[in-house]
Amino acid sequence: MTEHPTAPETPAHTPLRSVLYMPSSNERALEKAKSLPCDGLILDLEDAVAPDAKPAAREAAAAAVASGEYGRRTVTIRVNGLGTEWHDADLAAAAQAGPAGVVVPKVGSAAEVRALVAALEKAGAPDHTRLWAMVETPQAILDVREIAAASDRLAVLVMGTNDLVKELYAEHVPGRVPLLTSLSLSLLAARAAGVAILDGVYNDVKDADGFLAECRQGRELGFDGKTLIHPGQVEGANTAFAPSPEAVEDARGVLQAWEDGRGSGVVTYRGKMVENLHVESATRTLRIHEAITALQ
Ligand SMILES: CC(C)(COP(=O)(O)OP(=O)(O)OC[C@H]1O[C@@H](n2cnc3c(N)ncnc32)[C@H](O)[C@@H]1OP(=O)(O)O)[C@@H](O)C(=O)NCCC(=O)NCCSC(=O)C[C@H](O)C(=O)O
Ligand SMILES: [Mg+2]
Repeated sequence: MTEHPTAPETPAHTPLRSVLYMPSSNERALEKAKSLPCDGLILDLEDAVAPDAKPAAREAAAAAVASGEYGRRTVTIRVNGLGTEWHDADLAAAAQAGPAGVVVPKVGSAAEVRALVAALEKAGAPDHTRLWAMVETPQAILDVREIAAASDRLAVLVMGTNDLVKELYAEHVPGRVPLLTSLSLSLLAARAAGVAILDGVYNDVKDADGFLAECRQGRELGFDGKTLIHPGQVEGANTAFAPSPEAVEDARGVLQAWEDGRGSGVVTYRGKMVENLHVESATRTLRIHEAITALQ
């Protein structure tokens, strides 16, 4: 295969098209997840777990990570937020379990990111355990540029659209106009800092059409993938956040046209102008496609 010209690094080298939350207190869900074709899992200790169930859920999440039974899936643990009575014990247990990521809800500032990274390191988190910061408050949106760039250990921003809608006194509506400013600012911050970014969840697990429309919107905006709440959402997200067969064919065509016109600053492919920046985009598309193909 042709050596690809320089391309911007893909923030997430590992596909994160479909990242499924599950309550760590739900044994059936933890079991079921071993056979689901999702790219990632968030073993939740926060909103989906009742206060009484939190200590047992913490143990179950750590045991799930240690089991190594989730194959190629990127496994993370969502701890309770800073300032809650569960946070320190959750963070210590997660750091010791060593998942791919520790997801922290309601991160509010760059200083909090640095404190979380210091706490993970103090608790003995291995190098591969990265911080995933949830962006879900007005304060976080206003500071998202600094949050995204606060630490090399921060690998992913995760939109918390339920909390955002609540905090903004907004409403969940098709097209998500009330959230577009927050989504776009967070995307800008993620791309400027070179970290991955995941879209928020779609609450109506029975509304397949609405879910698919929101996946398409997330992809068009630039998100790397979507967080999910139900197994029935995995396939739609996998398709929406993967390059389509047409996009892969076009990317190959663009690279071929560029090679055929070697030395020209500009060529055309199927009647459209191709410059170096289009070659970089095509190269990125093929990298993502190859990474997804390698999962199968
Ligand atoms: C939404 C649900 C409560 C629905 O549950 P249920 O009615 O049990 O669904 P089904 O009967 O259709 O389930 C069929 C089988 O699939 C398994 N299942 C269900 N959900 C999951 C899951 N998330 N992961 C893995 N497996 C799952 C069931 O166990 C059934 O299995 P089986 O019987 O063996 O066939 C439920 O889907 C659910 O709890 N979802 C996750 C909720 C959650 O984690 N919420 C917190 C994260 S969302 C959030 O907080 C976002 C953010 O912070 C924000 O602010 O936006
Ligand atoms: Mg939330």
